[in-house]
Amino acid sequence: MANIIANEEIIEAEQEKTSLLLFSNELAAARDGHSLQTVVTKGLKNLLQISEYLLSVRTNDQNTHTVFLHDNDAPYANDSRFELITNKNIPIEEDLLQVVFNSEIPIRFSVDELLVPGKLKMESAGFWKSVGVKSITSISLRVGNEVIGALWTFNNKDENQRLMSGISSLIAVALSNTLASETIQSQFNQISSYQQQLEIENQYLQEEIQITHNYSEIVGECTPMTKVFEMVSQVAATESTVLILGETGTGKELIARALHNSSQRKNKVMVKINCATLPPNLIESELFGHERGAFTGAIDRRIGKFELANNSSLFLDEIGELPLDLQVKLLRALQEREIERVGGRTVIHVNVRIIAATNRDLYKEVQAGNFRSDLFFRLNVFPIKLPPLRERKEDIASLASHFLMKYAKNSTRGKMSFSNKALKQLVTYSWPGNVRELEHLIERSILLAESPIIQQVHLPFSENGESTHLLQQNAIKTIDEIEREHIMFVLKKTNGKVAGQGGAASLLKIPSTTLNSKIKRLKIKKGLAGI
Ligand SMILES: Nc1ncnc2c1ncn2[C@@H]1O[C@H](COP(=O)(O)OP(=O)(O)OP(=O)(O)O)[C@@H](O)[C@H]1O
Repeated sequence: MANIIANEEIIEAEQEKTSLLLFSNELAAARDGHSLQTVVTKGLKNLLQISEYLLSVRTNDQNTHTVFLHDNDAPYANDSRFELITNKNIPIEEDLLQVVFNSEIPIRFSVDELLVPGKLKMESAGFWKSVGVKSITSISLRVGNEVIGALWTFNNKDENQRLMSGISSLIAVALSNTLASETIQSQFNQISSYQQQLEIENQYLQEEIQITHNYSEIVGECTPMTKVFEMVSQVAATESTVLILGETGTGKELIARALHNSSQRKNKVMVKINCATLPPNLIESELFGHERGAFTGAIDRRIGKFELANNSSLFLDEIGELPLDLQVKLLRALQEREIERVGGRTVIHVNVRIIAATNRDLYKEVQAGNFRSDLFFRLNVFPIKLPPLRERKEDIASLASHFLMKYAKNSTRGKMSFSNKALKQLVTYSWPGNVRELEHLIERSILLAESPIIQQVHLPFSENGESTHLLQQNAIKTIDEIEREHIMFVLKKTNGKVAGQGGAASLLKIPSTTLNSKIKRLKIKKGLAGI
């Protein structure tokens, strides 16, 4: 009889060894929390016939421990109270944990006893009792001398301490490897996200260098502009949000750049977003970025302008065009200084200085219900209003000379100047497109000038004398397009007459043969010129 029992024990020990070996092989292959969970769940079922367990780990601060994984099929897995337990960081000083961590063998607790006042206490004991757990058997998970966590099994009837110790040693090594590999993975992700941010920043910087001219020279000596410069220097060094107001082409972006360049953030590039040029469905991702798969077409994770502008300034141009639903999100970002990428769950802290600009009357937009009042008050901390050019006529001559120098530099004409007549024309015009319109007109006049002195400028008057091309100011035209338009404009004035006195050639001060060949080359037809 004794022989039979001994024999059975040998067979059982052999089977145990084989199962442990298999378990150990499977554990060795687990690289992340998910695969570890699958292997542990299966292993505990096979080896201990238990289906409910928890694995807890010490957190990085070493003072608390938290649930790392559990059996997803447990009947209470979706219970909100259980969720609370799994999300909690429990202080290591808790008596019960000390008992588990200080022991190398499994310890069994009766849930009823854990509920008796004055005895060993476990905060979640009430929950375990309510879901039918009568006993909890726990063993510390050790790698060398270090306790890295604990294995908690429920209603475990197995008395085989040796087997449970063996299992816990195997799980401890696998858990430690998984934690290390997850840390490496998260550091790797962090590095690649920094790398991606750097690449985007670099690309942005290069684009900005191409579009940013020398903005150190802002022309303006009139009283309203002097006031603007004073305000810029008052506010630049602070962290205040600035709202720049003014009609189109008055220099709002120029002032925004000057402000950024005089601030403490000047060593980082100012990031710009134009709320009017982006389709509404793209603005959110442009502002806040998106996670991979957040929406159709989001094939990669992308950081938004807010993140790009971290520790720098974000210039929100045409803020009045921002759709209402995004105004809410922007307000939250400004208030909390935190953003979430589209489709993302983590909150990202950002340190961004906001400079906004608009050519709309935002107060009126608020009254019309197109702009949120709370966002308006948030932005309107320090408004700077730029005067329209018609209200700073004293600056027109110096602005015109400034642009003449800028554009004549690239032409072969050498030093150029304006005739008194041309200057008078510039000063009396109403400039609905403001400085931008003046700049374009000077550029065009240089191209069309026949001598170093610009005798007259061709202002865009329609039949009734009003400006006609305000809306076209933003379009970049080729020289041929400008030349074609201008020739058509002059032909219209001369009723199609090209040569002779009062003809287009003499107005344009070019030989009629030259004009005719231009008309042919630029495919100007009589009908097209409106003649
Ligand atoms: N005071 C100035 N001195 C020199 N150049 C100026 C001045 N103001 C504006 N400009 C030039 O006029 C053009 C238009 O300026 P900017 O883009 O800053 O205007 P804006 O008010 O932002 O226009 P929009 O409302 O259409 O965006 C730019 O090329 C800018 O360099």
